[in-house]
Amino acid sequence: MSGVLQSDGLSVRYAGNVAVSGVNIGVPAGRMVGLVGANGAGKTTLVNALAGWSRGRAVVTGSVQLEGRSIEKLAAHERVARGLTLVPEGKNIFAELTVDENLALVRPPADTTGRHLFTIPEVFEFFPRLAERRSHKGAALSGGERQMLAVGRALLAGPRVLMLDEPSAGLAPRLITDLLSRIRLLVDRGLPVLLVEQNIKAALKVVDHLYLLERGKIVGEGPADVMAADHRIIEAYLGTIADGTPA
Ligand SMILES: Nc1ncnc2c1ncn2[C@@H]1O[C@H](COP(=O)(O)OP(=O)(O)OP(=O)(O)O)[C@@H](O)[C@H]1O
Repeated sequence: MSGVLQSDGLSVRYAGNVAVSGVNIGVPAGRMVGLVGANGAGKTTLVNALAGWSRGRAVVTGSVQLEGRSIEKLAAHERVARGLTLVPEGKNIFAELTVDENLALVRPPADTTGRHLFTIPEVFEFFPRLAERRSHKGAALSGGERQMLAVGRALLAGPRVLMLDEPSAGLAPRLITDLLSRIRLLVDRGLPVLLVEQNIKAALKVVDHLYLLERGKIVGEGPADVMAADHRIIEAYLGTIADGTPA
């Protein structure tokens, strides 16, 4: 599958251990793509490699293309400037600053050609809850509100592709559905999204296409409805879902 964001043979090694191996994934224009897998499968390592980040001494090989241009040699901040934005697991907000201040600190990109620059009122339109909390400090926000703020900050950077690493982590099931459906609205407005999720049931409700990662390798992929019927997904993940209730 080719796309706005594309990896080819992407591998990541830590001191000889292969965490991600020969991964080819694509995020097409206007689509939401899910990347799912068990704990330790390599999901975070993979999106970090796409974003140009690494934890520890990672050796990254393979190619990454954004809108047809190779970006694998670019530093993380240069990839952000090109429009590849990652909201990492554990969020990316300033705890001591208010919602307004967190949003005001984001600098718009220098190169704005062909990209939609979200405004702060638009962020509040997508996440009305944030508007109600605009004078609250990051530290005083709930997990879901912090996640919305992290996504809001990412939107202000004018992403061409948005990557989200487990945005539902720590959220109650109702909040997960709410957050993911709001992110789906962004996709429907034209922003391609790569969503990393452990909660496969929630991911399947919003994504168009799903990749299954096991031990660093893509072992299955397909349209969401096809993958929902895949025996590996059903047996490993949908028998009981992440919130502990039967599927
Ligand atoms: N800095 C590091 N040094 C060495 N090994 C690492 C490092 N970071 C991750 N790994 C290893 O790489 C593998 C993939 O880890 P990763 O965090 O990418 O998995 P994940 O699918 O995101 O897991 P989770 O869902 O638990 O966050 C694991 O075996 C992990 O122990």
